[in-house]
Amino acid sequence: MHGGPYTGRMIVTIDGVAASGKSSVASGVARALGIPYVSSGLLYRAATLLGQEAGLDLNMTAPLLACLREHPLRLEPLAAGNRVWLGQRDLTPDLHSSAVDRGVSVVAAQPGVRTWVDDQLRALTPPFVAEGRDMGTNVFPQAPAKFYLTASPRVRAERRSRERPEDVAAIEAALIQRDALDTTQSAPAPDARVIDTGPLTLEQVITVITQQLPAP
Ligand SMILES: Nc1ncnc2c1ncn2[C@@H]1O[C@H](COP(=O)(O)OP(=O)(O)OP(=O)(O)O)[C@@H](O)[C@H]1O
Ligand SMILES: Nc1ccn([C@H]2C[C@H](O)[C@@H](COP(=O)(O)O)O2)c(=O)n1
Repeated sequence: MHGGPYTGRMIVTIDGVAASGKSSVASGVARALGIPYVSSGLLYRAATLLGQEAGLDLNMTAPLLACLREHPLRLEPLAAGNRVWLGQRDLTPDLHSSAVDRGVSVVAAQPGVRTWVDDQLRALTPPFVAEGRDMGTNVFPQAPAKFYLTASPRVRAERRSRERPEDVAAIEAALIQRDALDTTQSAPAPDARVIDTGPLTLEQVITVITQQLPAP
């Protein structure tokens, strides 16, 4: 098991379904290694928020990409938590609202938006832990360490209900709907280790992953 700081150029990918623990686990693994983590979902969420605030039809790629060119977003990949900036405005606190949750799958399904996100991620300098849906399959297929997190919709909804005002049943229904919308871009890479986080604590998941990492 590695205890940071990690000096290699390795990329660790952590993909998984919605609310499976990707960002919490990626942050924990990154801190254990002493490197940053990168949340790709936050870029999709920030694009969604920008489109919603501009009153755009989120199904239309061209106006959204024009808006993103006019208002460049910057992902700040810190180990303790990623932030997305629009100039001096920190968008991060607004990115996990139910309104963004409802719009983001439509935005993330558009190839033009995916290219916009992928280009930003590939421009980052390793080492880092990258989390999302297609980090191991599409963005960083060369990564030597890949993980895919799952948990039942009920378990994920119960965890989320501790952070949100909605009840468990409503959160579970929304998660099942989002899982269905995200299936195209959310599948484990053939060489990913799939981890059911349901019976594990956050710390246990982080330990399982750090114990399996190759030497720097
Ligand atoms: N193994 C675990 N045991 C208990 N709670 C967990 C575990 N993993 C994650 N959690 C909790 O579940 C919630 C969702 O985790 P997190 O936000 O990291 O998921 P995510 O996959 O990044 O979500 P999203 O897809 O919405 O971005 C958080 O409250 C987190 O603390
Ligand atoms: N690599 C990624 C990351 C995220 N998405 C989509 C899937 C979700 O609907 C949305 C938000 O992601 P989350 O914060 O829940 O991880 O963005 C994707 O398609 N590809």
